[in-house]
Amino acid sequence: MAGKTLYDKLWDAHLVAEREDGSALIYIDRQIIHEVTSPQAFEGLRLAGRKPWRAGASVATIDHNVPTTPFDSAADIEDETSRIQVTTLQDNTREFGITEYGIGDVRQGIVHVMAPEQGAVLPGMTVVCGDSHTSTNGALACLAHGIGTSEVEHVLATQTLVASKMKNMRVQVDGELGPGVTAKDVVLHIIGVIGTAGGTGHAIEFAGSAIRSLSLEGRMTVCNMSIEAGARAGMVAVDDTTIDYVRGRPAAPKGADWDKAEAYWRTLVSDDDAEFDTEVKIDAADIRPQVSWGTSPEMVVAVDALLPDPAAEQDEVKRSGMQRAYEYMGLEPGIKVSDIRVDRVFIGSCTNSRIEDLRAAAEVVKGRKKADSVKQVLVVPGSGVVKQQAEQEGLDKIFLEAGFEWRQPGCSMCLAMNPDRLQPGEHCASTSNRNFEGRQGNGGRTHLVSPAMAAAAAVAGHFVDIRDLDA
Ligand SMILES: CC(C)[C@H](C(=O)O)[C@@H](O)C(=O)O
Ligand code: SF4
Repeated sequence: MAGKTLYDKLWDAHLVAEREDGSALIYIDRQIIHEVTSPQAFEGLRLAGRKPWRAGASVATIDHNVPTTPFDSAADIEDETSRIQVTTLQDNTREFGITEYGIGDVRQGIVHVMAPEQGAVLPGMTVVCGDSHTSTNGALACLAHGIGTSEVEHVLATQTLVASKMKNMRVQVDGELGPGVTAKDVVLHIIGVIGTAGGTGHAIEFAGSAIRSLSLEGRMTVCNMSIEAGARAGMVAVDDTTIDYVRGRPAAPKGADWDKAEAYWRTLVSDDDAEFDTEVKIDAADIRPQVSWGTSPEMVVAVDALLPDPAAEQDEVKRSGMQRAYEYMGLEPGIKVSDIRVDRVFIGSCTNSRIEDLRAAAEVVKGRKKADSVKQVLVVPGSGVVKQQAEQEGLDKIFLEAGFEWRQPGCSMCLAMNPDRLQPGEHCASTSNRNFEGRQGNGGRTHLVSPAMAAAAAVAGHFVDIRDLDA
């Protein structure tokens, strides 16, 4: 019998029951909760007269709806829906005995930044949240994915989830990453190669020497966009980087418990003889800094390439998709990426708002200024903890001196659910993960890039190849 993949091991360790039809019940170690996808779940519990099965297994915070300018209480939130959702989460977590990192708590932040940072997510766990980018946590060798609101209720009530086993896929990136090439470029390149349906029905394990060379934060950036590659879950096996990241986190085990846990975590790697249903191999040397030009994350090119010509596309559906994207984006095939001017820049989101992202942006910006033609540059730390750390390092000053705005933690301009949004027709260099039509505001035009590339675009007023910048 072939060995087990990491995903097989995580699945087997949590399997409660299995039916003939392939459906199964798995145990959930951790549920993370935010204000948008939880109100009906709590309402369902209330109507059924149920309590959470294990209230301590859930942790909540507010992120999607919060303004990123300072505010003292929910009453200060202007938008009514947002105000109600934030207040409702406060009320629900109090009523059901769930910990919430709310307004003014330094631990508050984007769910997928807060949870690993607090050690609420540990290797080997099953982790769910009513949010598709829960895949981020897979960087810690977890089985982590998004669920729907009715499932949020089910997990609250039973601590289990009805699930079907996915197929195994391995994306192996070997070799050394070139200068200026970051985790974000790696994942955008992968999506450019396999497409947004490439991982459909699979759990992806990201492996290979280039993935190993990434920090844990970088691995989170890669796993974050698994969903953009069509997969619900992405993961990276345990190694020293994983263990070092977890050690000392507030909710990580201590003493003898730590030793036991570490010994188990070290087993969370795919066996040498494990078989994958789908394998993709990528040479790290082929990856250059990436910029998305269209309205799907697979519409991406290297910064030194020309925008692709739909006429050269054989697949008719793809060709018309490209044509429509060009129209929406107000761009022409064949132009250079550096010909794309940007109106706003957004450095943030669960893809790229951790400390190393802010450091990378600050390094580019230091001693430089925002271009006059750029209306606004938002720098939005992923959590209060990231914000504090960045301020200790003086990164906020570098951004402010450059004419950037230094904001409070939240999802911000990643999606148009709070005051931070694009105006119709505006182009945005954004470190987020989705470039769908209207994603950052009605008519807004998103270009997905790494933090360093976003910072460089803010300074130049158009995209530039960060490999050409003088140190
Ligand atoms: C609001 C939420 C359900 C949604 C998601 O599931 O991903 C959001 O976080 C997003 O990024 O589009
Ligand atoms: S930062 Fe963006 S992608 Fe991440 S959870 Fe918030 S809205 Fe979703």
